[in-house]
Amino acid sequence: MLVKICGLNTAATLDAALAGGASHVGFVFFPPSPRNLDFDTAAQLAARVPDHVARVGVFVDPDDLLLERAAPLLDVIQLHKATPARAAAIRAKLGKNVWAAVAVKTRGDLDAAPGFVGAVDRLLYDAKTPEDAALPGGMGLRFDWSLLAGFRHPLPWALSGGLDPDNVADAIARTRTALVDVSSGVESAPGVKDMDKIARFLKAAQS
Ligand SMILES: O=C(O)c1ccccc1NCC(=O)[C@H](O)[C@H](O)COP(=O)(O)O
Repeated sequence: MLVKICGLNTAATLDAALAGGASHVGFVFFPPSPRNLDFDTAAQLAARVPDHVARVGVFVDPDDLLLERAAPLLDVIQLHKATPARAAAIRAKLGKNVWAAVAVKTRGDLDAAPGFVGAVDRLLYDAKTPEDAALPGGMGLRFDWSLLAGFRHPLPWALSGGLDPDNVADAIARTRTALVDVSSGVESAPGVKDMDKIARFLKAAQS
């Protein structure tokens, strides 16, 4: 089972994710987020990550300058609110693995998925946040997992949105996902990761 712990912003909580067996760790580059990292902190955290764990940078419609500064620290570029054309251009320019978030509330939202074929390496199905929400992700919102039933996934994919230590095993059993992603569900407050919850989440996902 692959598990991404997202929004890590301290060495202690990053180490908890690594110790628990996370396959991916997420670093947020989006100033409105309580999990946003400056480049110095991101570099310090990225240096702690062993080669077998993927460092995922989370971006919302990023400009080229931000991507160029952050990319050397990262293995994967995760894009929110990106068109397939922009995602493909970023992938071609940086030569990195690129993921696109697909915001899901209704079955119709999944229609966006095939458009990313040839543009990205993986889709991240995440809960759609309200139009006026401060963030397009990391809000602890969940979508109806049954929307994925029978869907022909055009690319490798991950499940995200509102997962926590108590529901992740059920989410995996119902969706048969190979990769789960969590942020709020392993926090004690927005932007404050909880080492015990990280450990519990990883254990539950791997069980
Ligand atoms: O986490 C953030 O602050 C964030 C900000 C802007 C865009 C995306 C963001 N997070 C993306 C993620 O990959 C989260 O892990 C994902 O949305 C799930 O979050 P949660 O529902 O809180 O577990």
